[in-house]
Amino acid sequence: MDGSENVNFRSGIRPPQVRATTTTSQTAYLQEISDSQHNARAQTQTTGIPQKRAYHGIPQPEPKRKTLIERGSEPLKPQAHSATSGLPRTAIGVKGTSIASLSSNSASGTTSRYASTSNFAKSVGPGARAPASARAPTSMGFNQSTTGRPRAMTRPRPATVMGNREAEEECRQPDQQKGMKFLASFQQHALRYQKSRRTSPQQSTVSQARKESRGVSRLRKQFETLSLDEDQNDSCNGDQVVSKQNRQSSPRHSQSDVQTEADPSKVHQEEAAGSDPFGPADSQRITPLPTTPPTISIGKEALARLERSLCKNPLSPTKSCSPTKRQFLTKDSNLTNFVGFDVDGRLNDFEREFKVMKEAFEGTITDRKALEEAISFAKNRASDLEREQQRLTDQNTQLQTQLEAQRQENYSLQQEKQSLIVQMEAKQREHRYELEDKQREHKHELDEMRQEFKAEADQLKREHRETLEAMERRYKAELAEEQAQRSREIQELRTRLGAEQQDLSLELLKKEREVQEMRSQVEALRSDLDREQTIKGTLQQQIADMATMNMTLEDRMRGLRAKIEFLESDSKQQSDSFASMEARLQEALRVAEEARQKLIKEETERRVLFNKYQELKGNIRVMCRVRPVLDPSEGEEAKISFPDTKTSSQIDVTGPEERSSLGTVSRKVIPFEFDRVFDPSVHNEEVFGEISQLVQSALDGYNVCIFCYGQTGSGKTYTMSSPDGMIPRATHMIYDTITKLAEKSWTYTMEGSFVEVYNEELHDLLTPAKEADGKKKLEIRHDEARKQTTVLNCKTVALDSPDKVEAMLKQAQSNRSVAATKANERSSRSHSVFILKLVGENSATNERCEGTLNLVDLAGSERLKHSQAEGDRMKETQNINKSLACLGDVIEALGRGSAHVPYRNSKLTHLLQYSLGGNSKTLMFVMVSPLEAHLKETITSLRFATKVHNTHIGTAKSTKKIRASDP
Ligand SMILES: Nc1ncnc2c1ncn2[C@@H]1O[C@H](COP(=O)(O)OP(=O)(O)OP(=O)(O)O)[C@@H](O)[C@H]1O
Repeated sequence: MDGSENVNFRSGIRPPQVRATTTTSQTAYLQEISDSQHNARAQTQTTGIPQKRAYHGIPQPEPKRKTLIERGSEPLKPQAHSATSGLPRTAIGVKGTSIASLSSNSASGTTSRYASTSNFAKSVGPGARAPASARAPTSMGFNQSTTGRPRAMTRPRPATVMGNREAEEECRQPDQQKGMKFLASFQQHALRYQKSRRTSPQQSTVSQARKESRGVSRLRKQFETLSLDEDQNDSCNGDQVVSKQNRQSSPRHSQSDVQTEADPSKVHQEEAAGSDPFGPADSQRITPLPTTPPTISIGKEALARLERSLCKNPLSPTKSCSPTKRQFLTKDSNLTNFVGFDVDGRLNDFEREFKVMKEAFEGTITDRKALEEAISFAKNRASDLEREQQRLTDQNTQLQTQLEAQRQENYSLQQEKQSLIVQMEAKQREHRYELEDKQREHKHELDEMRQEFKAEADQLKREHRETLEAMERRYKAELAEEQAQRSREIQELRTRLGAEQQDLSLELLKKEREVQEMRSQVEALRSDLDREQTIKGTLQQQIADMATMNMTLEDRMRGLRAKIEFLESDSKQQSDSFASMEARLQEALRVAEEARQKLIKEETERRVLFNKYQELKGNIRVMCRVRPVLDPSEGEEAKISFPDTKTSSQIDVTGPEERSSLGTVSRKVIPFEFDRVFDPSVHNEEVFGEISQLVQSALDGYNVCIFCYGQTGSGKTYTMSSPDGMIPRATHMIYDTITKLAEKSWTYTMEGSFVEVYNEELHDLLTPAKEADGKKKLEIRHDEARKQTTVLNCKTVALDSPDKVEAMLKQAQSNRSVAATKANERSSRSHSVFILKLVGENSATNERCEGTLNLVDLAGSERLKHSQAEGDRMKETQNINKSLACLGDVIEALGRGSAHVPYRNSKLTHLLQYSLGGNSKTLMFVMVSPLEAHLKETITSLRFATKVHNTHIGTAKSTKKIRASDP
């Protein structure tokens, strides 16, 4: 807005004023009005600066106080408070006021909420009201007065949408107020609707409102001008009537205004009366306005509302209407300085603006229609929602009913459950009580029974104890008596024993004497026997003679007997029987003699036949024995089979793996055949059964050699020297045979010796090492004639009982050199030879036989590299190997029938010279280990044995000779 316009319009706009001034007294109020007017006028006259600048509280020079006349001639000034605040609705009734003046007043009132009413309205206008600052800050301002508080005492009210301006309008123009209120309400809705539709920020709204405010201010000025014109031109205008009425009632109103200002209670009454703009009070007090063109009326109202809304907007600049810019014309107005308006121009402007406003209103109406449609739609929607709500309410009611029924049912079930629980608890209680009663009873009974049992037990214990004590006393007495009796008996026995011992010793002496006597008697009897035998021969001769004579006599006797029989029949019969008995006796003697002769002859023939049978079987025989696996920890078992189950003479050994030239690995099965093969299940008894014939040969006067060959641990010692080995069995058999042969007039003497070949030296195993050291060395002597070997300086034991054989074996075993090696810590590192000489004589036939049984336990045949021997052990092994090799050489030479047999190459073969080959019978046991680890040694041993087996030694000859033919 330019400065000229500002000057023109300042007359209708009240300057802003501090609301506190409105609470002063009447005098102060008037003083303040005067100051305001004076200040406003002074500003207008001096500077012409817009009122906005004077509003900022800058100290102003004290204005010159004017008289009422001067003031009346001055243009109107803005009041310190809104004119509408204390004015009745007819307060607008300024003399000569038309719609334009009303608009002007209203416009001046809307410029600023803090602006005072015009000087005119305050001093002249009827129905002065309480200051606006005392009114309630509502949009309509109707019911704020009901608070009863003096408006002057209230603090400044914040800006509202409607502000005091509307109240002013209500006071001044009731009819317009109605329309304005309606339009204001409508505009509010429209603005809200537009706001809701707008998406621009509030800042843009504020700026728009400012623009509109400026445009409205301009319109308002033009409208004032138009109102003035209408007031002047149209005498039929309702405004004019109002003006007249206002003019008529102005004194009263003025007075009332003053009173109202002085008495706030009146203000309340008036506000109460004016709270209903359409009420009868209004219609009584205010004459209805003549009908104005609706467009103009609406435009005015809209203009006023827009102006109010814009002025009330705190963000818009303050519309400080200068009091000097616009003045109402009264009869007292000083028109000296009054400047006329360009009515036509302003009218044109107004029409132009009016058209704009009209268009705005039309748009608003369109919006209103849309809003109405939206409202109707919303109503329909609301009705639908209400129906839905009703339906839901009904459903809810049904559900509530069902819920209630369920609750009832639940409640009844709860009740039932409660009653059941109570019953159950009662039952449980009863049961518990019963149980407790029972338990008490049982406990009571149990206690009673316990006491009874305890009493019984005590009673029994007492009785038992008494019984025990009685028995103990009795037994003690009996025992003492028994002990006394026993001691007496022992004493008697001792006495008797002593006597008996004396008797026995005496009797022993006596027996010894008797033995002596018997021996002498035996000697005598022997001589007597010889003599008797001689006599017997003589007697036999005499018997024979007597027999002849007897026969003669018998013939005689027969003759005589016949006579006697004839005479005496009984004596004849006795004589016959005696004769027959005598004859039978003689016949028996003869047969017995013939049988004895035949038996001796047959025994001789048996021996001959038996030895012939032995010779046919071969003088060197080889048997193989495989020992069992003693423990699985020994290692894997070699694959050894015994295919010939009938003759038991074959053994198949699966050899080690061999790689051919083509690289294929294979294992050969090597078959061996001997005179007999014993599998691991065979015991020593069965083995001895095979060699017992050789023992018999020794008894018959042959040299027999049985030796065991094999690697260490293969079972040589077990076979030969174990408690049921060949040596004990052979001796037992010999004893049995000797006993039997005694019936055949054979008497045998047995001598045994036990030697060891160790490191090619002979050791006497029957002589302890300590004793042997001092003795001479053993030497081998051969009797070529008797084919017997004798070991000089060797102890020989007469074996006349089996016990002596066992004692000899034990002693030999303990003296035998046993050296530990890595292969077998009990390995025998020497050859042991048990030599049993048997000499038999037949007293009947005068035969004599002398045989030797050699039972040899060879040392281990394993090779040196396997024994891992060192030092002395190496020497032992070498000697062992040497002697074994010599044994093989001897056998081979015998087999070849060589003229020279290398017996002397080793002590062993030298010792066994007459037991190997020639006049001898030889049996070799090759002992085999069943372990895979010993497989190579097993095969080596079996090959050696095969070589021996294939050897044919010459026919054995017995050393039996007729004693008579001996030299
Ligand atoms: N037929 C068998 N039945 C049961 N056990 C056997 C048999 N043969 C040998 N043994 C056992 O095998 C072990 C070794 O046997 P033995 O000592 O007789 O072997 P060896 O050949 O005499 O050894 P060395 O050469 O060291 O004297 C012994 O414990 C023995 O009891």
